Amino acid sequence: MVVQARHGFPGEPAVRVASGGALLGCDDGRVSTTNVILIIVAALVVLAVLVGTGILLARRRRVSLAQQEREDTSAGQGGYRAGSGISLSSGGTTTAPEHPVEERTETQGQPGVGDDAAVPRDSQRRGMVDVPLPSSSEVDDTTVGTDDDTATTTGEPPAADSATAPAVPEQPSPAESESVAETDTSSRRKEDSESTASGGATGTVPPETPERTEGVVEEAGAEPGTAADTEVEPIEPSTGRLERLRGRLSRSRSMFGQSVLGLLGAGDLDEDSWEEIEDTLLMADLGATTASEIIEWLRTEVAARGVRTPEQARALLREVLVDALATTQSRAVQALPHGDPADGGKPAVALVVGVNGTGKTTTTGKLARVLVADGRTVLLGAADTFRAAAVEQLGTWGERVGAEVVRGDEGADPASVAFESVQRGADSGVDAILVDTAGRLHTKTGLMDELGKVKRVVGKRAQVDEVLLVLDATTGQNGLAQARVFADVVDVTGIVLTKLDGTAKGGIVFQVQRELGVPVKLVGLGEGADDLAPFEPEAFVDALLG
Ligand SMILES: Nc1nc2c(ncn2[C@@H]2O[C@H](COP(=O)(O)OP(=O)(O)OP(=O)(O)O)[C@@H](O)[C@H]2O)c(=O)[nH]1
Repeated sequence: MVVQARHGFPGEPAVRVASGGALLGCDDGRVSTTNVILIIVAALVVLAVLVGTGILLARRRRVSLAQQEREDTSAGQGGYRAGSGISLSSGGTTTAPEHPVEERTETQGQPGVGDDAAVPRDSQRRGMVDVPLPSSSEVDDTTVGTDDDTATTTGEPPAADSATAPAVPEQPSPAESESVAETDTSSRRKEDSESTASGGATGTVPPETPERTEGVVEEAGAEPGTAADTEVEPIEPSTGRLERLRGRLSRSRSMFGQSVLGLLGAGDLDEDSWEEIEDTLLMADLGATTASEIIEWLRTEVAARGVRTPEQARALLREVLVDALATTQSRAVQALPHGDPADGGKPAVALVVGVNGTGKTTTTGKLARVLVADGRTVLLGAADTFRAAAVEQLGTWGERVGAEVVRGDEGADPASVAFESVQRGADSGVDAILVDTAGRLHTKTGLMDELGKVKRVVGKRAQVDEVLLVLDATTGQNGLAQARVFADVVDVTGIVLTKLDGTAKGGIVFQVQRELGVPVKLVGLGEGADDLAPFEPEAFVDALLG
């Protein structure tokens, strides 16, 4: 139906409004101008509201997308989100932001104008660089693996390039290794001794080790760790040894257990008694400082606790002596491998040093037994090239425990023997390499320099884990003077105090540890193969006090 709308003014055209038959805004069925305007305004308002809502919704959608993106990113960096909201990531590969390289005038990695310092340079970074190891000149100095040596020893031409191939011999091929291992021990030793007599190296040195040093001979006593042809003796367990051997400290015990304890337990000590106690401590080699300090502690505690009975006196003396032996350093002998040597791990390396006759070779052998009893494989390095008997002595220890021995002919350079031992031990994957060095007087600077060289040369091939200084307890104060010099030259890491079974001067233990700041790790209590005990302050003091 068509409705005619008329304006209120005559002559104006009628407005036709399509509707359901009713006129809007006026009674006469015509739409007035005001009403039309109102309708238009209302429509505009509705339109404006719709547009406003649309914009709002569009903005909201953008924010939620951004959050989604952030969540996705964090999940990609390891997925751990701390409570504080900070995302943490594992150390995986990070993607550097793309650099607009085409916008840069400089492409060689130098910063360009306006470059953000945080933007990584897109030139190639410097990676790992192969630095040639010290070889020709330095190793010449140490006489390890020089070309001349090579020629003398093996008759082989010198290594092609000694600068790029330092004195680290190639591992023998399995077949060649076998042939060395299968060689009969006695015939090898015979050959070796013949070579010693003639002053040259033997032909038993495998030709595949061109850098092998003159005079260094491997003894095929056994393949490391296997007691194939050797009968390994039963070895006493090392635990509780100090208790079992406590009777061996009887001479020192008479000083502490009888003299000191006797005086202290008598009660009502006068000045003379205290002086007597101090003298006894001095005679037991505690040294002036330690002795007077111990007397001071005892006097204070006796007064404070009112010590009356021998039991109380014993308990107090024990406490004070154990305290005086305390150290924060570990007494463990560092002779266990770094990882599993069969799986790329490295053997432990220990050097045994000290002056002549202190018991180095014996200690090396005893220690090898302890390790073998613990299920470890050991290689012994006989770097005592001064004394042929010492080499033989170590060879015997090696046979007894089924350990391979690398030895040097008399007069060979000890540093080269030590190096060769470490090389051989690393190649064959033993757990521990124990290198016995020649006895040397600490007063001879040349000999001490040589010892320093032994350690340096070994250090080129492997980490030296332990430097055991062997001190003869019977030498008392002189042992201390030796210890100071050795500690200076080779950074001693542990003390072995031998022959405590034959002395009344067990007090040296207190002094050595205190003055050197190096822990006493082992004590020798006899010439027997298993007369080496771990040093445990409580057990030691108990043995001293009886
Ligand atoms: N009573 C006793 N004797 C020991 C002990 N340790 C070693 N000995 C003896 O001391 C002597 C010297 O021992 P070695 O092992 O040959 O001494 P070394 O330090 O290797 O000697 P050099 O190679 O000449 O410097 C030997 O007779 C050993 O049996 C010990 O703890 N107690």
